[in-house]
Amino acid sequence: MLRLESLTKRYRTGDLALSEISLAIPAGQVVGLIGPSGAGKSTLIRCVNRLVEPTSGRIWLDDLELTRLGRRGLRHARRRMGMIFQEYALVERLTVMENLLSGRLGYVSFWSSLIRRFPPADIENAFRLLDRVGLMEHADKRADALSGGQRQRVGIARALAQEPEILLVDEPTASLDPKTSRQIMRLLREVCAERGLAAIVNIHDVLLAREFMMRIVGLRAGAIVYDGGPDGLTPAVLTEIYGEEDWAASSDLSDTGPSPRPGVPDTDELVGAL
Ligand SMILES: Nc1ncnc2c1ncn2[C@@H]1O[C@H](COP(=O)(O)OP(=O)(O)OP(=O)(O)O)[C@@H](O)[C@H]1O
Repeated sequence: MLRLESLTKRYRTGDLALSEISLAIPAGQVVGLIGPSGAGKSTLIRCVNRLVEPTSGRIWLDDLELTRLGRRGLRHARRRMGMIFQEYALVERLTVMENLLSGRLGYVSFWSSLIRRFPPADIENAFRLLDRVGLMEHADKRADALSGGQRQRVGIARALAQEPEILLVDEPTASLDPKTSRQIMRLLREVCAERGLAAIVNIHDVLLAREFMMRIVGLRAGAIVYDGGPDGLTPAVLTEIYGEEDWAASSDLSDTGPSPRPGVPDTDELVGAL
């Protein structure tokens, strides 16, 4: 269980990015974080693993208070939180396998990491993960030879190699085409279900959020203005989150429930294409 209590972040510039956010995310729950640009989504995700230092408030991962940890404690705690970024954050000149194993760096000794010597169990597990994300035949390819979708799969596998309890996912599909975006969202949801992992996913695309997330948290100007199921994202709620817009013009969002979209390949077709 991840718990935020009155989390507030004011940057040195004076911007109030988050204001008194309280939120509890139980194990296994995949939460989509939506909201307009500047609403505080990235800041919230980065406060959880303290890439951004909160100004006030408390964050708990089970019974560990993350906001009280010193450097060493934080380093240990970060193993429990897998981070997946929009820009993949891969090391370009390293292979897929090497990038994936870098997810284990928090576990091996400094000297082992320097010479990149990993225990056989880590390597076995890395191959299993590569297989799971559909990249087995790309293990020895350099990261810079991969497509955007493949790079994001490496990002996901690397986060999983950490054996985290929660995934912090920042705009995972921002640089991907619609079909690849759906494949990545589906993969994320599936791996979370398989491992009982919770996730917070910062996502711009409301249709993707509605289709693949279990719960939606809508942020506006650093405050939560919606917290509920994806089916509750009515035009009125979207207006509350994003401001006035002709939501009815987007037929999918004018419905109150999810509906299959014409022209979008079905699950089997997409899985077959992986
Ligand atoms: N490093 C920073 N220094 C100062 N202000 C910042 C910093 N990062 C973010 N902000 C400000 O904090 C607010 C929230 O930004 P944040 O990036 O968290 O929003 P977001 O919802 O993720 O936006 P986007 O969807 O555009 O990425 C904005 O007003 C932004 O200008």
